Amino acid sequence: MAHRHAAAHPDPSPDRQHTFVPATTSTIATQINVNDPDDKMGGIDYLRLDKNRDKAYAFDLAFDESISQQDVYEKASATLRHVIDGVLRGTNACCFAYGATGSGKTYTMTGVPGQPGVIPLTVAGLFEAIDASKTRVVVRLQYVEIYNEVVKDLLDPSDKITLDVREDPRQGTFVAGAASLVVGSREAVEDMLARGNQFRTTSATGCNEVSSRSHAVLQLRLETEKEGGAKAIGKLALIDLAGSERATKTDNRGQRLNEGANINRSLLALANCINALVQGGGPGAGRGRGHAHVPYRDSKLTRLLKDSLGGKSTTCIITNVSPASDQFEETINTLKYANRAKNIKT
Ligand SMILES: Nc1ncnc2c1ncn2[C@@H]1O[C@H](COP(=O)(O)OP(=O)(O)OP(=O)(O)O)[C@@H](O)[C@H]1O
Repeated sequence: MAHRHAAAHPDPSPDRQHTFVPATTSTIATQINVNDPDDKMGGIDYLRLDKNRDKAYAFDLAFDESISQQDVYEKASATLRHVIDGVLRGTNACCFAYGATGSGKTYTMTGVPGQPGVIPLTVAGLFEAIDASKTRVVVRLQYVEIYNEVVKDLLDPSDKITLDVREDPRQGTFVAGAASLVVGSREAVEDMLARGNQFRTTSATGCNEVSSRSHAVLQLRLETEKEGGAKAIGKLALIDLAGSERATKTDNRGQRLNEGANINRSLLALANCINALVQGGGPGAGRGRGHAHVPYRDSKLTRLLKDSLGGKSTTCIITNVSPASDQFEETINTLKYANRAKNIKT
């Protein structure tokens, strides 16, 4: 499992202090130091028990905001290649970016024109691996968003249709009724993503002008032909999560507030699943001592990711944090979440 602090808040205003520094810059850093900014909360700090909250967090890799998209991908390519090879051999994998609203998740995962992010770069790596394998591999793609606990097909976004997450012993978890298209090249996947992204639910919030209000899930299902005609079926889920947020920070009202509640609900469900998996939850959960029940059913997101998070699967978590001092609480919460998640063993 890899955890990365990737792209951070792009342009902290000059009066904001940086709350963290990757511990080294010349080589690949693996540690993030977070310093409690001095006068945060106007000096009213009495609620805290631990007065000195300067902390260091260790991950597989840590980057600051000056890193290029290509370098993020290349430095993490050993992990992502492991993910790709596993999927070709028939295991499941997922990769998602987690972090506060405006911290750079969409930038890191999807990218911007001319600077593709982890999703298009991983898809390119996947098709290179397929070509190199000289085996027949059929790739099927689904691209959906989960908005306010409603699943919508981004490739056929009709408001009338509410889709459901189903589980099937052969297919694993999937969105019933969503288009499942065979794709033969990275370009075909990029076309589908560009088409789907036009329909993603975004809006302006106090923290981000173009805030993703939904979780976008790209699922690629690979059928790799093995010797003797058998097939290895692996699945790769690449996800751009909506931002975790606090209503007071984002100054959200009405619909935005309701969205925020639903976003936080599924992120909480994801966090609870991760906690349970850390405690040894899994297929045998509940049957013996020490096995925690994994509450996949608590949200659409975790239901869909059930077979990519637990069991025979690899999870790559990218954690985005902002260097701005007014995001200190979010930064600490995000890093704690990632720190816990790195202990999952499935
Ligand atoms: N490393 C970076 N370099 C340059 N610009 C960046 C970087 N990271 C983020 N940005 C820019 O910062 C803004 C906010 O980033 P982004 O939309 O990716 O945040 P987010 O975490 O996905 O937010 P939300 O959860 O609200 O959707 C965007 O305009 C994005 O292009």
